[in-house]
Amino acid sequence: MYQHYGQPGSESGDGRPGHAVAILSVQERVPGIHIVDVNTDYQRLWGGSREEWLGAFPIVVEQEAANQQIVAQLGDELNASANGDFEGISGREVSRRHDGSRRHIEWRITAMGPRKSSAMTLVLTQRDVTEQMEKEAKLKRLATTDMLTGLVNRSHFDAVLKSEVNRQNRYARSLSLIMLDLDYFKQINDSYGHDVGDQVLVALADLLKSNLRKADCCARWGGEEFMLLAPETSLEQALRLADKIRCAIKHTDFPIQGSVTASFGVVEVHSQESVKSVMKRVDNALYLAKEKGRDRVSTGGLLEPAKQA
Ligand SMILES: Nc1nc2c(ncn2[C@@H]2O[C@H](COP(=O)(O)OP(=O)(O)OP(=O)(O)O)[C@@H](O)[C@H]2O)c(=O)[nH]1
Repeated sequence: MYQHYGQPGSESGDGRPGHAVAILSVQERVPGIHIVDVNTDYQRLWGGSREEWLGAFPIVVEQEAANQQIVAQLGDELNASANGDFEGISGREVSRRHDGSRRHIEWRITAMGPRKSSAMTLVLTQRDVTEQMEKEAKLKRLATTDMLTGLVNRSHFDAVLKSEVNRQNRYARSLSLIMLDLDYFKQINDSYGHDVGDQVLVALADLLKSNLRKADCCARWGGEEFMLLAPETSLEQALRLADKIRCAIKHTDFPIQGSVTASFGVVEVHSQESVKSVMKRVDNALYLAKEKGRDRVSTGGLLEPAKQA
């Protein structure tokens, strides 16, 4: 059992994220591995004093089973490199702090000097990379999100669509695509100003989010155009979803007088169909909905939905 006295994520004296370091000794066999020295960051990370750690089994990661696995992996690597060409092992693990928060710890075990007969000295270094990972995740979020609405942006949607169409082609699952465009949005901008137009787009995005399943992907395609990609959804189900959203838009109080309406194109991806073809069909379907008078759902084909309220 490991005890947690301290907190991972400590900092060295100069304020930089600290490197926890433990010097390990291996005699004959890896299960007998033990600590011969630790720095203060190791003590801060895992608790306990230097004296308590001397001679103890090292902690590489918090989970005891995972720790044992790493030690077993270390044994295998050392056996495989008996001629002294051990290059080290490394990994990144999530550890839970005693306050419940999770930290990402990057660790590495390398050799310190050559192997002397069967004895060997190793260096274990550990670094808290949580902030770095959070920054990376934030940058990724920024790169894939539409700033105004918080929905997925066009370039990310392209990637999702491509991967879902490939999946559909491989596994022949239902996959439907809905494209919607606000009607006469230019008039809203012209009558109430661009800021109010923006507020309408934000409110619409919230409405879309609240009408979708977790697996669905909703994107702002550009301007006042939006895309919904619905996996495991047939054409019939997608038509029902589109009409539900159409009605919800019509009956929502946007920050303008009178109601806002939208037109919808809906298609189900055909077996072995290309992304280009799907996009063309959904665009045509939306065009048809506009042509037929707006505030309606169209499949772009002969099988148009029944009367829309
Ligand atoms: N407020 C705001 N307006 C935008 C944004 N992006 C595009 N627009 C405006 O959306 C309007 C789209 O106008 P049109 O393409 O003529 O379409 P529409 O007026 O909605 O007419 P139909 O689509 O034919 O029903 C233009 O006035 C654009 O300036 C945005 O981010 N914010």
